[in-house]
Amino acid sequence: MDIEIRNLSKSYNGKKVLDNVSCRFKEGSITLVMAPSGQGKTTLLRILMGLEEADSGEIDGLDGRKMGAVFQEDRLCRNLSPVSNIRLVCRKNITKTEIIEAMDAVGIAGCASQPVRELSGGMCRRVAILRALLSDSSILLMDEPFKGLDRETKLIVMDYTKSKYNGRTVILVTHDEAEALYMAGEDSGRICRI
Ligand SMILES: Nc1ncnc2c1ncn2[C@@H]1O[C@H](COP(=O)(O)OP(=O)(O)OP(=O)(O)O)[C@@H](O)[C@H]1O
Repeated sequence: MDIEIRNLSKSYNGKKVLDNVSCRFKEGSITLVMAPSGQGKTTLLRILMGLEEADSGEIDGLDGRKMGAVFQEDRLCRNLSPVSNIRLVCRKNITKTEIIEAMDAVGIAGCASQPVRELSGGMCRRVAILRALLSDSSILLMDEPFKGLDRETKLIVMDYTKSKYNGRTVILVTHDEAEALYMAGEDSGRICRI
């Protein structure tokens, strides 16, 4: 089922952050939500997650569905290893080998057992992304997920995300035009500008 938002508006302290935003997020596809910094992208995701309430408008297609998320902050348990962090939220039957393989694919297998507090920012980013991609959610909300990764790593992680979202409905927000075009591939119809 597609997710659809219609005429969504939200203000904070009288300032309009979302102004009549409408968009359809196609089932099983990645949709890129684009806007300049500070224009309400995170607010839109927070509304979709139920962490904020819109002032007006409608949302269809979310009922009873499990969501995974990559927030702008990593939100990892700093004293646990990447493997343990991923295990906390991902599907029950995942094996350690599968997790290590996924970590290897994005270049961080070497730190699988180290506590997260000892990892670099870019390593933590990749753990947070894997945690979402290995979850069994049918919807994935990603807030600037590739921010802070160097060019080469970003390409690897973007390719990995494209190959592993496995038909989930992905809503990925970014202000980076090049990133959005790369993730959308040929199908620029999947870019929603708010
Ligand atoms: N809880 C809040 N209370 C008051 N103002 C808020 C709140 N949350 C967000 N805002 C304001 O709403 C505007 C949009 O914020 P939001 O984080 O949604 O933008 P964004 O497009 O995701 O920005 P960025 O690309 O910089 O992450 C900003 O001006 C922000 O200060």
